[in-house]
Amino acid sequence: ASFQSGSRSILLAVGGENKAVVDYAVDLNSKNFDSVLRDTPATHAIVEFFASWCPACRNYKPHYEKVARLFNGPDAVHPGIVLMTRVDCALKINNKLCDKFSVSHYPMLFWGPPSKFASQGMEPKEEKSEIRMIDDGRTAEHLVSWINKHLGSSYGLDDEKFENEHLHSNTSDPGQIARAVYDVEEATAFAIEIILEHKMIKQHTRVSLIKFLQLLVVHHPSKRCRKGSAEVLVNFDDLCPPDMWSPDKQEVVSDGKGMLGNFQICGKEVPRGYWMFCRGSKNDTRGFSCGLWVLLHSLSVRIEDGESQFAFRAVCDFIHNFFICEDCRRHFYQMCSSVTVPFNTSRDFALWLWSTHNKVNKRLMKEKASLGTGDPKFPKVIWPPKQLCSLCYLSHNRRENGTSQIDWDMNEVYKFLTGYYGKTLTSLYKEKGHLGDEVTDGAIVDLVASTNAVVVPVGAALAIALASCAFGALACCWRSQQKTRKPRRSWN
Ligand SMILES: Cc1cc2nc3c(=O)[nH]c(=O)nc-3n(C[C@H](O)[C@H](O)[C@H](O)COP(=O)(O)OP(=O)(O)OC[C@H]3O[C@@H](n4cnc5c(N)ncnc54)[C@H](O)[C@@H]3O)c2cc1C
Repeated sequence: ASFQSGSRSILLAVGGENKAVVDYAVDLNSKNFDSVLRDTPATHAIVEFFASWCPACRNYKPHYEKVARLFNGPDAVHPGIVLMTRVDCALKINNKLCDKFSVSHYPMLFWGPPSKFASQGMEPKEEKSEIRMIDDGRTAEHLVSWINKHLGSSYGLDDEKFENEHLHSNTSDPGQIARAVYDVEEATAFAIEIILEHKMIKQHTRVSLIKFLQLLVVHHPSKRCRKGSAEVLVNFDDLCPPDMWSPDKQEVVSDGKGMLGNFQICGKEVPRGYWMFCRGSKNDTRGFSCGLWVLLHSLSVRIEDGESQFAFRAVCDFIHNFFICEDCRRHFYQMCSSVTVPFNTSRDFALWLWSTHNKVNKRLMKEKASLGTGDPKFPKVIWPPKQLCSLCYLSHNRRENGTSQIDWDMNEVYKFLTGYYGKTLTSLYKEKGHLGDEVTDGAIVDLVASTNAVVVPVGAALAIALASCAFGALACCWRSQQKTRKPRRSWN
């Protein structure tokens, strides 16, 4: 099979009806090699160079596939860790590629960070090269134990999906949040799917969606989601016409999801169908609700002071109108409604969201039966625990009745939140300058140029203006306007 770039196409190719006959390892060639390896969320890759005429390679294939089953495809037991691929050096198209990697025998396996494969190629003899040959992968058992040795893991060929023993609690390793940037993309795409599936865009909820999209356009940690959100916003009236759920429209658009259903807000590779940081030990735990929290926190540490009240309203209204869990949104909205003084600083909003999330955690710690979203392997804690941020704790007294009283150092908590959901969250992300305004604005300026700025539909423009009062017709210009504008109370 030949694959287009990116893991979405990989998932499609290995999933579906032909699963029994389709390979798990991804076929690469000189055309898709760089893009697949650059775009994968996996932290490691194996490339097998083989030749289709080579009998040893044919014998080796079932071994390689047995390992690939663990890591590749939508039913992977351990997704997002190792992308397993192969290149057929017997194909003329791959001659240069195989030469670049100095392939001296078949099959020959290399290991390394995917992006390093995708860059200039390797210098295998250089000691510092992060790409290395796998010297003992001659059977599935050997290959898995080679991987385990290098990752410090204990994967086994018999591992089954879910009831997953190998998950580490994310409270113990602060670096794990870096993987959450992919979950934030997943959650964004997933949220739109749910909204459409449940026909939640109504006359009275449109403005709320527009406001939330405005927030995403400027502050989503993923550049492609920022770009996609801007495209949705600019074309809002076409993608979500006020009568989008009327029976005549339903005939025109596919699967009842309207035009927006054909649009992938974070690009064609998302949703991928699996979670990384938010992966639960069971099929139906964590996932989306975890990804949504992470998205909200990562927005809260990116906004500017003048946007804090707007962001607060946008988040509260979004959850109220579009979060499918009835009890969750009701509780959350109660907490929103209890805020009486408008937020003036992004710090205040980020800390409010943090403490609100902790109130939910506290409630769920007590409630024996949560709404089924809880995961026994990820017990609720008051967050961040000391292992993640000891400086956040001024004092921590445990009472006799089992409860505890924590005195937080709010400055340290805020510092921690901005580091954790700001820089660390995007540290694996492969786009340069994703936190930098230049890139953000650059992408948006490109978009404005390509969509001819004045085309914002009247309805959407009106809604945007209504939603934010101070915004111009284009959310895309929002950021530059805000920089020269003092915080406005009219956003309340
Ligand atoms: C707005 C909202 C309201 C919800 N209300 C309910 C409800 O009423 N009842 C219910 O059963 N479920 C509710 N849920 C789901 C529930 O909160 C969890 O999302 C779900 O149980 C999965 O938990 P988790 O272990 O993945 O961690 P989550 O609580 O989803 O948190 C995700 C990650 O955020 C980090 N984190 C944890 N606490 C904080 C904090 N205070 N500040 C910053 N980061 C933190 C941790 O790394 C954690 O792994 C709600 C979800 C959302 C988004």
